[in-house]
Amino acid sequence: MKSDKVIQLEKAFIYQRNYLVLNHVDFDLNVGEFAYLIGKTGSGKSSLLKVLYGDLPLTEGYGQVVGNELNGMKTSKIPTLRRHLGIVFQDFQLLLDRNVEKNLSFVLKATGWKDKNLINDRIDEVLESVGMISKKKMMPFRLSGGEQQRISIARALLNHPELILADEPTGNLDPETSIEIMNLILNLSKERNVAVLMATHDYNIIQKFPAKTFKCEDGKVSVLQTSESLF
Ligand SMILES: Nc1ncnc2c1ncn2[C@@H]1O[C@H](COP(=O)(O)OP(=O)(O)OP(=O)(O)O)[C@@H](O)[C@H]1O
Repeated sequence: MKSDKVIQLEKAFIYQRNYLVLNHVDFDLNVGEFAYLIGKTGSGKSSLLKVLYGDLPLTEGYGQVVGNELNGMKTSKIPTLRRHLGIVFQDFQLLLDRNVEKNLSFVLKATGWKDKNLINDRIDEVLESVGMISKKKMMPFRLSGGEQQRISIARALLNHPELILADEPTGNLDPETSIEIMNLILNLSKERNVAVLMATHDYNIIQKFPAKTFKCEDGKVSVLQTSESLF
């Protein structure tokens, strides 16, 4: 039976090399659910996300992400995990030597797409969904930060992910553009029933778009009650 949880961690320990960042992490995210991940600099948000997308190993405790068990995951299985995930970063991480279309076709080809027409149709679909179809032939450096982030969200959507992991996606954007990007992420999440876990420092965004909030603090992850302080 398929789990109704896109993320499940039980008594997970999260390490950066030998340094224990988070301990006894119990964490669930449901299908289609949106949640924030907050905490001070160095509290472990990025480390937690890295475990979830297979960039750090899970060596103690149990974990699964979109049906992929994290424990003892072989390097060869990481592409399968990533195919079911969308990942969005603060600094967009677009390939700067090629245009928007080629950034997206690069990902599709790397994840097994072969048919040119299907590739072209899928690129148009995701660009439409983020309002960027007119920028298809543009080089990334000619786009504003908000536009680059829209392209990176389009890239995250290419393989119909069940989960998007976003590491401070508004961190490099001005307040107005941050709100636009949040509206986009929340609408996509609702329309497509995609779960989102979003690490952020942006208190204004959380106030404007309240949602379930996990906090990393003193080596633990807890779910915040609304009365608790956010940072
Ligand atoms: N490659 C590494 N090797 C060893 N320790 C690391 C490494 N990367 C991060 N750490 C340590 O792990 C801890 C958690 O870092 P992490 O980047 O997960 O925090 P964060 O909450 O995402 O911080 P920020 O908000 O600044 O991005 C920090 O104490 C950091 O110094």
